[in-house]
Formats: sequence, C-alpha cells, structure tokens
Amino acid sequence: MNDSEITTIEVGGERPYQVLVGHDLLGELPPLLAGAARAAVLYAPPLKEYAARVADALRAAGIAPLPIELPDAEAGKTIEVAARCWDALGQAGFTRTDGVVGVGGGAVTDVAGFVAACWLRGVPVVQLPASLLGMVDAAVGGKTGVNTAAGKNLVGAFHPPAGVLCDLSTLRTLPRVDLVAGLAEVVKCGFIADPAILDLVEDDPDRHLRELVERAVRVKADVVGKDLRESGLREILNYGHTLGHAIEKRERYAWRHGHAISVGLVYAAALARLAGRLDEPTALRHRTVLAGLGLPVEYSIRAWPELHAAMRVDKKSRGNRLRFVVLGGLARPEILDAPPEDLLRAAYEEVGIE
Ligand SMILES: NC(=O)c1ccc[n+]([C@@H]2O[C@H](COP(=O)([O-])OP(=O)(O)OC[C@H]3O[C@@H](n4cnc5c(N)ncnc54)[C@H](O)[C@@H]3O)[C@@H](O)[C@H]2O)c1
Ligand SMILES: O=C(O)C(=O)C[C@@H](O)[C@H](O)[C@H](O)COP(=O)(O)O
Ligand SMILES: [Zn+2]
Repeated sequence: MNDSEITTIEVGGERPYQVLVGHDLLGELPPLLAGAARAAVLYAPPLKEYAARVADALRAAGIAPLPIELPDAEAGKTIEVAARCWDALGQAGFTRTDGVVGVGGGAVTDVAGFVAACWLRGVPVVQLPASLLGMVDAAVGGKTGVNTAAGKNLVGAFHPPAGVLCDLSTLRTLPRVDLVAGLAEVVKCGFIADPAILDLVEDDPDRHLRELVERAVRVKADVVGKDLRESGLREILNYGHTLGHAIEKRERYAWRHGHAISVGLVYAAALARLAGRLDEPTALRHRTVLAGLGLPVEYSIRAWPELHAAMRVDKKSRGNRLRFVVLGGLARPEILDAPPEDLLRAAYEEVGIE
C-alpha cells in the first residue's frame, strides 16, 4: 500500500465516527472539532514535539490550543491528574463546543477521554494515538478512565471520540519494547476474531505492521459499534485482562499493560483447556506466538493469592462470581462463569514460576 493512502474504518453505534490510518493526518483534525474556539491538547513528555505540531494545526484553523503536559504512562492515569486538567479547562473558559485532543499512548488517550467525558458532562474528544496499543485498542471504542488504589480503570465513562487519527509515522519514535507490548492486544484480536492476524504476526509483524493495525482496529470497531457499553459482546475484548489487570495492580502499574495481558492470555488459554473448552494446539499457540514476540508468558507462582483477590474487582465479575472470557476454539470467544477455585489455581500453575 502507498504511504500516502489513508484507510478509513467506520465505527457504528449511537455516535458513529471514523478511525483514519495513514501518514500526516493533522489536516484531518480541525474538521473534527468544528465549532470549537479552543481545544486542550493532552500529551506526555515523549510526545512534546508531536503535540506542538498538533497545537500549530489547531491554531492555523482558528482553534486556540491549550497544551497540558501530563506525567508519563500510568502515572498520568489518576484522578488527581484529571482534576488538574479540569482546573485548566475551567481557567481557560472551556464551553460545551470546545474540545479535548489526546496525543500519545493508551494512558494519555484514556485520561483525555475521561477528562472530556466529565467536563460539562461531555465535550468532544479527538484521539491521536501515537503508540501501537493506542492505535489498535485504547483510542478506539470510547472506554475512558483512570486507575484507583483498588485496581485498574475502576473509575471511568463510556465516551466515544469524535474521531481517531492513527498517524503511523509516529511509531518511528516508539520504543521497541512498547511496540511489542502493543502486539499483545493485536494477538488478542487474532485469537478472538481474526486468525489471519496470527499468521501475519508469526510471519513477520514488522513487515505487516500496517495491515495488523488495520485488522485489529476493524475487530475492535466491529465489536464496539455493536455494544458500546459492554452489555455482552464487548466483553470479548477483555480476553486476557482478568489476570492481566491483577498483575498490573500487583506491580503497581510498573509493568506495561501489554506485558501483563500477554501473561493473562496464556492463563486464559490454560483455563479454557483445563475446562475442556479449548484444544491443546490452540492453547499452546498462545504461548508460542506471544513468547516468540519476546512477551512475558510467566509470572510469580507465589503471587497467586494476591492475584486471585485482585481479580474480584474485574468489571466482568457479578457479585462473588468471577467470569472469564475464554475460547471454545479459534475465534470462538465465550464466557466461563464462576469456575471453581481448584481450576483457577491449576491453570495458574501453568504460568506460575518460582
Ligand atoms: N480504553 C481502552 O479501551 C484501552 C484499551 C487498551 C489499553 N488501554 C490502556 O492503555 C494503556 C497502555 O497503553 P500504551 O501501551 O500505549 O502505554 P503508554 O500510554 O504508557 O505508552 C507507553 C510509553 O510509550 C510512550 N510513547 C507513546 N507513543 C510514543 C511515540 N510515538 N514515541 C515515543 N514514545 C511514545 C509513552 O509516552 C509511554 O512512555 C494502559 O493504561 C491500558 O489500560 C485502554
Ligand atoms: O475495549 C474494551 O472493551 C477492552 O476490554 C479493551 C482492553 O484491551 C482494554 O485494556 C480496556 O481498557 C479494559 O477495560 P476494563 O473495562 O477491563 O478496564
Ligand atoms: Zn487491554
């Protein structure tokens, strides 16, 4: 595909929008904020230069930019940081037609979406993801939020963006470790919905990067277009996240999300196999494809009691029942409701190491 081509992926639902994938997309930003006199540009330090270009593009279109630098990564995904942003919007006189632009990885787009969701009970947000994970997952779908002491993303809102601009050129500066972390969510999409993704990843993820981005965005767009508020189908996007989020909490968010999800995916596959739902080769493929990318597939065996307790606040839980997304086969996600504790523990022994 020619570098100058822009791919448009439609996201349906009550507030439809488009995800654009290509290069040099800043010209597409101002029309998404039509009617805005000002726009806050939320970014973390590694994206300072890109955020300055975003601000220039807004200014040139007659929209006054309000740059707000956030602490990087998970340190920025707190209610205190969101409150600082609301103070800044208040001081600058942001009205309901003004907007927010999230520039960066998934942590920044999550908090930018949350700031926009709550300010005046909802103003437009445009997401400019700059990490692979942000492009294929976090910036798409309108899940916004922050972490709390009790766990990951426990406070948030569903607030679909006005548009998402995935500028692939930004990936040139993304550290390799973060690119690989993003591949964990891409692999997730392969297992739950689009197995061609797995073939491409097993062949050469770098060679197929653009196609992987587009395929993963299509998986996500299809699901969130049908079930924005996670009343059913959307839960499949949480594959690997029940254990993954518990690991992130235990690590005090010092582990990358994609790394924790990688372990969580291998765990979910072991659970499904031991529950008699998933065949051995497909379960094994989780480990081989993720480990082949250099992603972690093991975690401390001693951590089990803590992880088990942390999983209780997973958003798929109902009362005291834990619920897991598992596979009944390749691209056949289903729910495993209230699995017995000995099964949960036995599956953990397959990822647990001394
Ligand atoms: N809302 C959702 O649906 C959803 C989906 C998946 C993940 N998430 C959230 O997304 C977050 C993980 O996202 P992530 O993997 O992007 O992590 P991240 O946002 O922490 O970014 C990782 C690092 O890469 C840097 N970075 C990003 N783009 C860069 C670029 N182009 N050049 C140089 N540095 C760059 C960031 O500043 C950060 O230091 C987690 O908080 C996770 O919970 C949300
Ligand atoms: O979009 C979704 O829905 C997902 O579950 C995608 C996940 O990759 C993402 O990490 C999401 O933030 C997790 O949501 P949560 O509701 O479990 O916090
Ligand atoms: Zn995720």
